[in-house]
Amino acid sequence: MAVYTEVSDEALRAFLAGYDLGELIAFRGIAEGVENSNYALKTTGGDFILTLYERRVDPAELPWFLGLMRHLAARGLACPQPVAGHDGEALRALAGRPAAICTFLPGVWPRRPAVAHCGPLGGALAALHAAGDGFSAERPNSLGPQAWGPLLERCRPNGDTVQPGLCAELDGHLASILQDWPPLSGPGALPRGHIHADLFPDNVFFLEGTDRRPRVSGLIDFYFACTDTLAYDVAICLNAWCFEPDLAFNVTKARALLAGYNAVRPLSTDEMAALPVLCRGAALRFLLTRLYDWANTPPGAMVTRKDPLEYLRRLRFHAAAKEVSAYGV
Ligand SMILES: Nc1ncnc2c1ncn2[C@@H]1O[C@H](COP(=O)(O)OP(=O)(O)O)[C@@H](O)[C@H]1O
Ligand SMILES: N[C@@H](CCOP(=O)(O)O)C(=O)O
Repeated sequence: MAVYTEVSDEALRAFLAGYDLGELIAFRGIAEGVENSNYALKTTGGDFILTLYERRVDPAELPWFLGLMRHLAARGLACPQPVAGHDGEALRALAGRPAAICTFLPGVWPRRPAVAHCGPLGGALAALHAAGDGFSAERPNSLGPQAWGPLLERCRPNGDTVQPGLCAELDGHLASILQDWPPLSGPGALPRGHIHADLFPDNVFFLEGTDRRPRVSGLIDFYFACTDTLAYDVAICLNAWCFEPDLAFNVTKARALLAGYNAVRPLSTDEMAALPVLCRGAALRFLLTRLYDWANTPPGAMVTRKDPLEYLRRLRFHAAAKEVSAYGV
């Protein structure tokens, strides 16, 4: 988890008085996630998640995230729905932070993603992309290619303490990724829409179907969502789901993920051809935020830092792959 901001019993009870959720039965901090403070709430009205927004979330953007979740849920996607208080507002303040309560989703995220998870995951990602149609407000990707150079500069003072020569290697990758990146508009531009941008295994819940195969029961954590290249979201998932714990690429998982996606929203030839560079960019993006966090996580925060070098290994794989055939297609 993360719990960066502690909430007292008294503060929570006063906060809940603004809702029609009944009496508080229990609440506890959740020790997963890295971005925001999350609490599981049980009231006489049911189970909910209370989120206090921290760090990278710009409060001015919260109405967009909550609006997108409402839109996706109304289109049938299983995702958290923001709960409004008596005054009709879902976005409120608690313990000095912006805060919201969302519906609780059943299911568990896979600690060891298997091939059997990757097909349903691909299908759920494509369903998310389709469901985003019609949500007219846009949010630029604040962690897109234009952000990687400045982020690398902020990592530079400590980067080489994580691994000697790391920053110089990243300079090289960044330059070649930016050179190959598909244009955002005009000839060669790829389809755009609302993307999740952080659909890692810990943000996808599964339940077992009657055939005993895993089914996606919900997608959570939309606080990196933005309006960007749809295939970039696929590249993020190839990074997050298709490498084994020893960081070997599992082409069978990639094939399953892409087949699941294509069954709902077929990727065009241009999107497929762009996957190698999109995968390099996605690996660099997560490497950089992890590297920054490695040196800058506040002491005492109840959070587990994530290893940046796992993403260096992925980045090297993609840089060597070059062709889309490396992804099993
Ligand atoms: N709507 C939800 N339903 C059920 N559990 C949730 C929900 N939202 C968050 N959680 C729980 O909280 C954890 C952290 O949530 P997440 O949104 O990933 O946090 P962060 O934004 O800090 O990364 C999840 O792994 C899950 O256990
Ligand atoms: N998925 C990112 C970190 C963001 O974590 P989340 O808990 O918000 O999914 C990473 O692995 O670096």
